[in-house]
Amino acid sequence: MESGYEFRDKDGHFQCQSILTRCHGSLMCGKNLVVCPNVSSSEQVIVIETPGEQIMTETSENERDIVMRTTNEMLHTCALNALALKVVKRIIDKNGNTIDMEVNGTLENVRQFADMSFSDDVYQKKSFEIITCAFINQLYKQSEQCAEETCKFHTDKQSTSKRRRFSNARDKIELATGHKQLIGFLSGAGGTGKSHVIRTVCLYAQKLCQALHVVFDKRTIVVTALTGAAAVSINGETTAKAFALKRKVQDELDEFRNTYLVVVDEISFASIEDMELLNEKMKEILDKPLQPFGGVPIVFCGDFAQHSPVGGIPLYNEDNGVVWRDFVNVFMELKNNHRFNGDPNWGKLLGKFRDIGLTTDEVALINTRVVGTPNGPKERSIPFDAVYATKTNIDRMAINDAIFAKHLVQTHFKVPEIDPPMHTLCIKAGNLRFHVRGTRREYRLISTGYNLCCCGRGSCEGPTQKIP
Ligand SMILES: Nc1ncnc2c1ncn2[C@@H]1O[C@H](COP(=O)(O)OP(=O)(O)OP(=O)(O)O)[C@@H](O)[C@H]1O
Repeated sequence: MESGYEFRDKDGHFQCQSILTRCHGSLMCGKNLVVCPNVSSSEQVIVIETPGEQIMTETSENERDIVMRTTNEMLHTCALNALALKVVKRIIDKNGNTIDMEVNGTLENVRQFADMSFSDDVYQKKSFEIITCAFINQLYKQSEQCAEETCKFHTDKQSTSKRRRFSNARDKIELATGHKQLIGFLSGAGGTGKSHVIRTVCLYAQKLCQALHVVFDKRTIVVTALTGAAAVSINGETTAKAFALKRKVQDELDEFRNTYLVVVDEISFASIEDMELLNEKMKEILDKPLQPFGGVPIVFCGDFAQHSPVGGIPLYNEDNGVVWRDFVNVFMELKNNHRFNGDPNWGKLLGKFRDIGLTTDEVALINTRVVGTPNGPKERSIPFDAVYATKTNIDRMAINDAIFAKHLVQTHFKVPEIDPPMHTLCIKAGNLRFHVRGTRREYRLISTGYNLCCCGRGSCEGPTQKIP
């Protein structure tokens, strides 16, 4: 069974199948459930009483939602007790070796995980510890709330000692957060490993949720960035999209019920107005109007020596930036640059460029590395996955065109008898018809009815929906 739990009634009759498989319309919860993990440990058996009005037998959207909420709350409750369970997870360390690592949500365990993931970078380790503890603390806090609201625990000796053990572990985690909502700023020059810390936090959190049989999805830790490009690079979404910064809050009200951490990357792009808006929207979405950012731990990542907001006042402007100045309560700075491990001198030079500027000799040294100059690197030595920075979109498009032309030469034959490779999308110009609909301009493929290109106000999103 997928979830690792079975739901049985008091007499041991099977009640509920595959809790985590949300689509099952026949999800049913009985009263006085006995929740038995699939592991062979009788210690893990607990009794939960569910409020009668939440028991559903069939499947309207609304009802299913209530059932899912109930089961989620139970899962949280299970999580409290599952702490005693030693869960060993396989992870890959920095040298690529596979090792077994127990993930159990205690402070000692978080530190052990940090030691293994960041070797000798103390700044990364400490930042990881602070952020991860904030996540765990929020998870436990919400679990306990759910447990108090919906469930009653056995008060026998064994259960009591288990709860005491959990309380001790939980207290240590809370102490590590300083008993407050984390509103942190993770700073450091480009390459010091900010994204790496966030990725490792997500990895730990995901493994912990798996171990505790708590759902981990894209709303458990909401990873966002101020710009689209940065959002893609951290596998997240834009802050504006996640928190409805440019529209009215709608579906979001339900989505963030089980959010335990929010990350906002490239914070140097945010203006004071952006930050105020984010604060207000998060309060609204999380339904906590009196708590900053809706009461959820939040970490802003970035480097104020990088880009500043377009047309707005930067956050570090102390006279106006009340939300930033007054709310941020933990400052974490990473100081070791890992991006230039293979060329430390180059890294040192760029570090100096960021902090104090360069001498003319240093500028001359950089100029010796300009591609295409007589003594500089040759064009053929540019790696195929190099990232280009250009000043204008025209330059960007010229580079993309050239890369595409090179790709065609390498992968396509000029002879029409030889088919192009499988990944090729063939568009015959004669089959396209150009349409203008309002502000949208698009090409429609006559034979299939597919839109090939939807262009509006300068943006082009490529193939989109089928025209009926
Ligand atoms: N402790 C570490 N050990 C080895 N490599 C690391 C470590 N931390 C980070 N790295 C590597 O260093 C590179 C830069 O890290 P990362 O992208 O996280 O930096 P960043 O601070 O987020 O940079 P930017 O501000 O440019 O986004 C990555 O290739 C990452 O895998």
